[in-house]
Amino acid sequence: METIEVTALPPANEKPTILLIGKFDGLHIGHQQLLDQANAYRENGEDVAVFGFSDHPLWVLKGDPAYEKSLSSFKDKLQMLKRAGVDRYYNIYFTKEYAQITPEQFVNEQLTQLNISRIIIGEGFKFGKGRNADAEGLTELCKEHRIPVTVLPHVSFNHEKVSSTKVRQLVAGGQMEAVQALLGRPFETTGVVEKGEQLGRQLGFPTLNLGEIEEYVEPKPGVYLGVVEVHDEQASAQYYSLISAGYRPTVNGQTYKVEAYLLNFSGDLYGKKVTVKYLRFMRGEENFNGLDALVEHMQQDEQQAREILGLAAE
Ligand SMILES: Cc1cc2nc3c(=O)[nH]c(=O)nc-3n(C[C@H](O)[C@H](O)[C@H](O)COP(=O)(O)O)c2cc1C
Ligand SMILES: Nc1ncnc2c1ncn2[C@@H]1O[C@H](COP(=O)(O)OP(=O)(O)OP(=O)(O)O)[C@@H](O)[C@H]1O
Repeated sequence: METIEVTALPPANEKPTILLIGKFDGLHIGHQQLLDQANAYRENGEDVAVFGFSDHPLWVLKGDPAYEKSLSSFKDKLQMLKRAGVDRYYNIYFTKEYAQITPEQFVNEQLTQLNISRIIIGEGFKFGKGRNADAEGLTELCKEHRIPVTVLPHVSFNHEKVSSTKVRQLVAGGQMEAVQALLGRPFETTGVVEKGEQLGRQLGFPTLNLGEIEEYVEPKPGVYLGVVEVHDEQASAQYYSLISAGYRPTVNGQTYKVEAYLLNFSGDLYGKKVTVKYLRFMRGEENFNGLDALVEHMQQDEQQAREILGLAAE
């Protein structure tokens, strides 16, 4: 998949292209349906391309912190789009200036550069300065350029439109089963293992500390049942894990951290690339009175996890 950085106008393109437009954070089941449709429309070797925005428009324009963090890192998004068959990704630097583009300019100046054979959007799609134009407006403007626009009905779940905003709220609330239903896979964060305080080892619960995850939404502080995938050039391995996400009040932690205790594993993981996948919220973070109480509770967490997973007790 080719990635094209766009600050003003996208470069002219020759190959007939089926275009999708949006942020595509998390590539939820609604986005996946759109991508399936785009692939189904390929008849004469057209490319499928995504016109995507870098930072979330509502973070850039309104500074709304709910939109600062993402479900997927930029790298994750590119990897998922590539797997879904996308040929080209236009990375639009969404700035305050870009937001001033009118719907007419968006279609007549930006989109006409791309030799588009079809545009596919979800109903409720809004674009242009002030998000003033909708799917109907886009269809009208594209008519002049003989570009057909397919508007797909929302994919809904439990009578509600599936959206990245909804999934981000669920992650922040720790509702990981619901998140999994809407993403079609668990919520996951990929980072690099960093050195921690090394206290975990002394407590009998060595944990890996996950660094370089600043782009991601922070799950509700607490203990989760999950999976850690340790990446390796030859073969990746996955381990059931207990994930501790939060501020660690018992040891006077100051900042939000993600750590994971891998079940049935011992070894050194410093510097490795790992993916932490969240399956289920088990309990909130507690401020224990001393390390003995913390360790006792960690033992209970492990026992509970082993029972849920059908793993032999240690
Ligand atoms: C299963 C599990 C449960 C945990 N629960 C809590 C908790 O309730 N409260 C807390 O302050 N820290 C909790 N922690 C975090 C520990 O305080 C932390 O792992 C320990 O201080 C070691 O940190 P280090 O890896 O930086 O050395 C938990 C960690 C694990 C693995
Ligand atoms: N549930 C859905 N069903 C079908 N299409 C959808 C759905 N959600 C979004 N889309 C479409 O996917 C494209 C990209 O959407 P985008 O990621 O910008 O929206 P979103 O998922 O609603 O995110 P946000 O909640 O951040 O607004 C748009 O064409 C949009 O209409």
